[in-house]
Amino acid sequence: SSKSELCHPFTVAVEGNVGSGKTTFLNHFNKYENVAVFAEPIELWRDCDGYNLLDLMYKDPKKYSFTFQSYVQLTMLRQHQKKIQQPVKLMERSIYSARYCFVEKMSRDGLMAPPAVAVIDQWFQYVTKSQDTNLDLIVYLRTSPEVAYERILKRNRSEERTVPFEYIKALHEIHEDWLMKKTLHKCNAPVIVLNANLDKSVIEEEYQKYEPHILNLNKSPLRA
Ligand SMILES: Cc1cc2cn([C@H]3C[C@H](O)[C@@H](CO)O3)c(=O)nc2[nH]1
Repeated sequence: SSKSELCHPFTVAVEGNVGSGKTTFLNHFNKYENVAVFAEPIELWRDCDGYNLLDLMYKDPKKYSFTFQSYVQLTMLRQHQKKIQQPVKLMERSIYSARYCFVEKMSRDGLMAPPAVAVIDQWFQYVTKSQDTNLDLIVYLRTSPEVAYERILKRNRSEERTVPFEYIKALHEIHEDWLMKKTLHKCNAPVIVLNANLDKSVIEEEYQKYEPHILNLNKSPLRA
Protein backbone atom coordinates (compact mmCIF):
# COMPACT_ATOMS: atom_id res chain seq x y z
CA SER A 1 0.00 0.00 0.00
CA SER A 2 1.16 3.51 -0.68
CA LYS A 3 2.63 5.70 2.06
CA SER A 4 -0.42 7.98 1.92
CA GLU A 5 -2.70 5.05 2.82
CA LEU A 6 -0.70 4.40 5.96
CA CYS A 7 -1.03 8.05 7.02
CA HIS A 8 -4.74 8.33 6.32
CA PRO A 9 -6.54 5.09 5.60
CA PHE A 10 -9.96 5.17 3.94
CA THR A 11 -11.94 6.03 7.09
CA VAL A 12 -15.58 5.01 7.42
CA ALA A 13 -17.82 5.92 10.37
CA VAL A 14 -20.95 3.91 10.97
CA GLU A 15 -23.53 6.22 12.51
CA GLY A 16 -27.02 5.65 13.84
CA ASN A 17 -29.34 5.83 16.80
CA VAL A 18 -28.92 3.81 19.94
CA GLY A 19 -30.14 0.35 19.01
CA SER A 20 -29.71 0.83 15.24
CA GLY A 21 -27.60 -2.30 14.84
CA LYS A 22 -24.08 -0.85 14.70
CA THR A 23 -22.46 -3.78 16.51
CA THR A 24 -24.08 -6.29 14.12
CA PHE A 25 -22.81 -4.19 11.22
CA LEU A 26 -19.25 -4.04 12.62
CA ASN A 27 -19.21 -7.78 13.27
CA HIS A 28 -20.08 -8.41 9.58
CA PHE A 29 -16.97 -6.44 8.52
CA ASN A 30 -14.68 -7.97 11.13
CA LYS A 31 -13.96 -10.85 8.73
CA TYR A 32 -12.13 -8.67 6.18
CA GLU A 33 -8.40 -8.52 6.87
CA ASN A 34 -8.22 -5.23 4.93
CA VAL A 35 -10.46 -3.51 7.46
CA ALA A 36 -9.47 -2.37 10.96
CA VAL A 37 -12.69 -2.25 13.01
CA PHE A 38 -13.00 0.08 16.04
CA ALA A 39 -16.08 -0.46 18.21
CA GLU A 40 -17.19 2.41 20.44
CA PRO A 41 -14.85 2.52 23.50
CA ILE A 42 -17.85 1.96 25.79
CA GLU A 43 -15.71 0.01 28.26
CA LEU A 44 -13.63 3.15 28.78
CA TRP A 45 -16.82 5.15 29.41
CA ARG A 46 -17.83 2.52 31.97
CA ASP A 47 -14.47 2.68 33.73
CA CYS A 48 -12.66 6.02 33.68
CA ASP A 49 -10.28 5.74 36.60
CA GLY A 50 -12.89 3.55 38.28
CA TYR A 51 -15.90 5.77 37.52
CA ASN A 52 -18.76 4.48 35.30
CA LEU A 53 -19.35 7.79 33.54
CA LEU A 54 -22.03 6.29 31.29
CA ASP A 55 -24.07 5.23 34.31
CA LEU A 56 -23.46 8.52 36.12
CA MET A 57 -24.60 10.42 33.01
CA TYR A 58 -27.85 8.48 32.70
CA LYS A 59 -28.50 8.65 36.43
CA ASP A 60 -27.81 12.38 36.79
CA PRO A 61 -27.50 13.93 33.32
CA LYS A 62 -27.57 17.52 34.57
CA LYS A 63 -24.55 16.90 36.75
CA TYR A 64 -22.56 14.51 34.54
CA SER A 65 -23.34 15.27 30.87
CA PHE A 66 -20.32 17.54 30.48
CA THR A 67 -18.02 15.10 32.29
CA PHE A 68 -19.25 12.20 30.17
CA GLN A 69 -19.20 13.95 26.78
CA SER A 70 -15.82 15.49 27.54
CA TYR A 71 -14.39 12.01 28.01
CA VAL A 72 -16.28 10.65 24.99
CA GLN A 73 -14.68 13.36 22.84
CA LEU A 74 -11.20 12.40 24.11
CA THR A 75 -11.74 8.67 23.55
CA MET A 76 -13.18 9.27 20.07
CA LEU A 77 -10.19 11.47 19.18
CA ARG A 78 -7.88 8.64 20.19
CA GLN A 79 -9.83 6.27 17.91
CA HIS A 80 -9.45 8.70 15.00
CA GLN A 81 -5.72 8.96 15.69
CA LYS A 82 -5.00 5.22 15.99
CA LYS A 83 -2.54 4.13 13.31
CA ILE A 84 -3.42 0.94 11.45
CA GLN A 85 -1.74 -1.28 8.87
CA GLN A 86 -4.93 -1.98 6.91
CA PRO A 87 -6.08 0.35 4.10
CA VAL A 88 -9.59 0.78 5.60
CA LYS A 89 -10.57 1.98 9.08
CA LEU A 90 -14.18 1.31 10.14
CA MET A 91 -15.24 3.19 13.29
CA GLU A 92 -18.39 2.93 15.35
CA ARG A 93 -19.59 6.58 15.50
CA SER A 94 -17.12 9.47 15.43
CA ILE A 95 -16.08 12.72 17.07
CA TYR A 96 -18.72 14.31 14.78
CA SER A 97 -21.73 12.38 16.10
CA ALA A 98 -20.41 13.03 19.60
CA ARG A 99 -20.65 16.79 18.99
CA TYR A 100 -23.49 17.03 16.45
CA CYS A 101 -25.86 14.45 17.93
CA PHE A 102 -25.26 13.77 21.59
CA VAL A 103 -23.82 17.09 22.83
CA GLU A 104 -26.45 18.78 20.64
CA LYS A 105 -29.23 16.82 22.33
CA MET A 106 -27.95 17.45 25.85
CA SER A 107 -27.60 21.15 25.03
CA ARG A 108 -31.18 21.38 23.68
CA ASP A 109 -32.50 19.58 26.77
CA GLY A 110 -30.67 21.97 29.07
CA LEU A 111 -28.76 19.02 30.52
CA MET A 112 -25.47 20.67 29.59
CA ALA A 113 -25.19 24.34 30.50
CA PRO A 114 -24.25 26.79 27.69
CA PRO A 115 -20.79 27.51 29.15
CA ALA A 116 -20.10 23.75 29.22
CA VAL A 117 -21.29 23.39 25.62
CA ALA A 118 -19.02 26.29 24.67
CA VAL A 119 -15.97 24.57 26.19
CA ILE A 120 -16.77 21.21 24.53
CA ASP A 121 -17.25 23.05 21.23
CA GLN A 122 -13.95 24.93 21.55
CA TRP A 123 -12.17 21.61 22.07
CA PHE A 124 -14.12 20.08 19.16
CA GLN A 125 -13.19 22.94 16.81
CA TYR A 126 -9.51 22.85 17.86
CA VAL A 127 -9.18 19.06 17.64
CA THR A 128 -10.97 18.65 14.28
CA LYS A 129 -8.85 21.45 12.78
CA SER A 130 -5.47 20.41 14.21
CA GLN A 131 -5.76 16.61 14.05
CA ASP A 132 -6.63 14.29 11.19
CA THR A 133 -10.15 13.24 12.16
CA ASN A 134 -11.41 13.29 8.56
CA LEU A 135 -14.00 10.79 7.43
CA ASP A 136 -14.11 9.52 3.85
CA LEU A 137 -17.56 7.92 4.17
CA ILE A 138 -20.43 7.82 6.63
CA VAL A 139 -22.68 4.75 6.73
CA TYR A 140 -26.01 5.77 8.25
CA LEU A 141 -27.87 2.82 9.77
CA ARG A 142 -31.30 4.40 9.45
CA THR A 143 -34.02 2.98 11.71
CA SER A 144 -37.41 4.11 12.91
CA PRO A 145 -37.29 5.22 16.56
CA GLU A 146 -39.76 2.43 17.39
CA VAL A 147 -37.50 -0.31 16.00
CA ALA A 148 -34.43 1.19 17.73
CA TYR A 149 -36.26 1.42 21.04
CA GLU A 150 -37.53 -2.15 20.78
CA ARG A 151 -33.94 -3.36 20.33
CA ILE A 152 -32.72 -1.31 23.30
CA LEU A 153 -35.33 -2.98 25.52
CA LYS A 154 -34.38 -6.41 24.17
CA ARG A 155 -30.64 -5.78 24.65
CA ASN A 156 -31.39 -4.54 28.16
CA ARG A 157 -28.08 -2.73 28.81
CA SER A 158 -28.15 -1.87 32.52
CA GLU A 159 -27.28 1.83 32.11
CA GLU A 160 -30.02 2.28 29.48
CA ARG A 161 -32.90 0.97 31.56
CA THR A 162 -34.23 4.48 32.27
CA VAL A 163 -33.90 5.76 28.68
CA PRO A 164 -37.37 6.93 27.58
CA PHE A 165 -38.71 6.48 24.04
CA GLU A 166 -38.84 10.29 23.65
CA TYR A 167 -35.04 10.43 23.97
CA ILE A 168 -34.62 7.87 21.17
CA LYS A 169 -37.19 9.70 19.02
CA ALA A 170 -35.35 13.00 19.49
CA LEU A 171 -31.97 11.41 18.74
CA HIS A 172 -33.52 9.95 15.57
CA GLU A 173 -34.64 13.42 14.42
CA ILE A 174 -31.16 14.82 15.12
CA HIS A 175 -29.55 12.05 13.03
CA GLU A 176 -32.07 12.78 10.24
CA ASP A 177 -31.24 16.51 10.36
CA TRP A 178 -27.50 15.77 10.27
CA LEU A 179 -27.33 12.97 7.71
CA MET A 180 -30.49 13.21 5.57
CA LYS A 181 -31.73 16.81 5.53
CA LYS A 182 -28.16 18.04 6.18
CA THR A 183 -29.58 21.06 7.98
CA LEU A 184 -27.74 20.42 11.24
CA HIS A 185 -24.07 21.45 10.97
CA LYS A 186 -22.05 20.54 7.91
CA CYS A 187 -21.80 16.92 6.94
CA ASN A 188 -18.17 15.93 6.53
CA ALA A 189 -18.37 13.06 4.08
CA PRO A 190 -20.60 11.31 1.55
CA VAL A 191 -23.36 9.39 3.31
CA ILE A 192 -24.75 6.03 2.31
CA VAL A 193 -28.04 5.14 3.95
CA LEU A 194 -28.89 1.56 4.89
CA ASN A 195 -32.33 0.35 5.87
CA ALA A 196 -31.39 -0.79 9.35
CA ASN A 197 -34.98 -1.69 10.24
CA LEU A 198 -34.34 -4.95 8.39
CA ASP A 199 -34.19 -7.98 10.59
CA LYS A 200 -30.81 -9.59 11.37
CA SER A 201 -31.76 -12.55 9.17
CA VAL A 202 -31.87 -10.43 5.96
CA ILE A 203 -29.71 -7.42 6.75
CA GLU A 204 -26.52 -9.11 5.46
CA GLU A 205 -27.83 -8.60 1.90
CA GLU A 206 -28.24 -4.91 2.69
CA TYR A 207 -24.61 -4.77 3.89
CA GLN A 208 -23.40 -6.61 0.79
CA LYS A 209 -25.05 -4.03 -1.47
CA TYR A 210 -22.65 -1.40 -0.14
CA GLU A 211 -19.52 -3.47 0.47
CA PRO A 212 -17.72 -2.07 -2.61
CA HIS A 213 -18.19 1.47 -1.20
CA ILE A 214 -17.33 0.54 2.39
CA LEU A 215 -14.26 -1.45 1.38
CA ASN A 216 -13.34 1.37 -1.01
CA LEU A 217 -13.16 -1.08 -3.89
CA ASN A 218 -14.57 1.25 -6.52
CA LYS A 219 -12.10 3.93 -7.35
CA SER A 220 -14.88 5.85 -9.10
CA PRO A 221 -16.64 8.49 -6.96
CA LEU A 222 -19.87 7.47 -5.25
CA ARG A 223 -22.79 7.26 -7.66
CA ALA A 224 -25.49 9.70 -6.53
C1 LIG B 1 -19.78 9.57 20.10
C2 LIG B 1 -20.78 9.23 21.13
C3 LIG B 1 -21.30 7.96 21.36
C4 LIG B 1 -22.21 8.11 22.41
C5 LIG B 1 -23.02 7.19 23.07
N1 LIG B 1 -23.82 7.66 24.06
C6 LIG B 1 -24.62 6.68 24.80
C7 LIG B 1 -25.72 6.09 23.95
C8 LIG B 1 -25.77 4.65 24.42
O1 LIG B 1 -26.66 4.53 25.54
C9 LIG B 1 -24.37 4.34 24.92
C10 LIG B 1 -23.53 3.52 23.95
O2 LIG B 1 -23.59 4.04 22.67
O3 LIG B 1 -23.74 5.61 25.13
C11 LIG B 1 -23.85 8.99 24.43
O4 LIG B 1 -24.61 9.35 25.33
N2 LIG B 1 -23.04 9.89 23.81
C12 LIG B 1 -22.23 9.46 22.80
N3 LIG B 1 -21.36 10.14 22.01
